[in-house]
Amino acid sequence: MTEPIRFTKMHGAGNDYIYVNAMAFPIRNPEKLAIRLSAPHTGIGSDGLVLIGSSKIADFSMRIFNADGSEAMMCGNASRCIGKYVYDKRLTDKKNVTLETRSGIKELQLTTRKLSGSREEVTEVTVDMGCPVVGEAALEIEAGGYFYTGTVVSMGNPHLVIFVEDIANINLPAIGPLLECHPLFPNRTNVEFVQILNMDEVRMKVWERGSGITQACGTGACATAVAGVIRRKTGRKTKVVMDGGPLTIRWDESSGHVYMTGGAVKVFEGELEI
Ligand SMILES: N[C@H](CCC[C@H](N)C(=O)O)C(=O)O
Repeated sequence: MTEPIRFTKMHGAGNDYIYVNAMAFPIRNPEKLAIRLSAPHTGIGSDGLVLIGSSKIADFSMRIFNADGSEAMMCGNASRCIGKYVYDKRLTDKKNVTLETRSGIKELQLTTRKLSGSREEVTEVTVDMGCPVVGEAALEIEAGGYFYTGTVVSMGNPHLVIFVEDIANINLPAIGPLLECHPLFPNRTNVEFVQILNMDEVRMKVWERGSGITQACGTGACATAVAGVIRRKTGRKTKVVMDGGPLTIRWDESSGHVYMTGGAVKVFEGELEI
């Protein structure tokens, strides 16, 4: 017997996931389903699968699975999309929503616009991403015959941020997997290449652990902004421009928290049998 489940395809800055309300449609084997649905030709096509659940300690919970089925600790773009999902679908009427993740509770601040009648929809979300954990500021690393200097930052999940003179010279499909699986990172890592445009704006391309090249990465944008401050290349507020669009990241000096602001978009909904 197959059981139909409803799904929503959403993206944040082009980082696209399939969202399922696991409170209504419990998913038994999310790892396997993430691989199947993420496949571009034989599935729906996405960077992974996100389950929205209930929580004992927050308003909702999130589980995020990469396209290879591995589970991530945190996802910035998905946390904004969940803010839009739960508000637009009237699962909450709060504009301050707490979200339990595998790396702690995140606070979402929703910005809405009026639709017809009394209805509203979320256009933008700011997420309190908490405090980054900074590892080595200038790690020398060799991959594919090239030497890089990377900054190691955890935003709940691991990132290696590499500043380069010209991002157009980076062969990401070739170097991305080598750095993701480098022996220095036994748990693998997400990788960001970053070109400084000015003190407030950078261009970034990402190779995500478990999903490969994506249009954007929220935690990666936060890690980039933090690395920029540590390496004295950018200020406390940075516009991080990725292939799928920009995110605004602010690393608050007094609290040490990182705030990420950006859009969240619903693409389409559907039903599938699993
Ligand atoms: N795209 C996500 C991060 C997914 C991270 C995942 N690739 C991992 O850590 O394994 C974001 O917007 O933050």
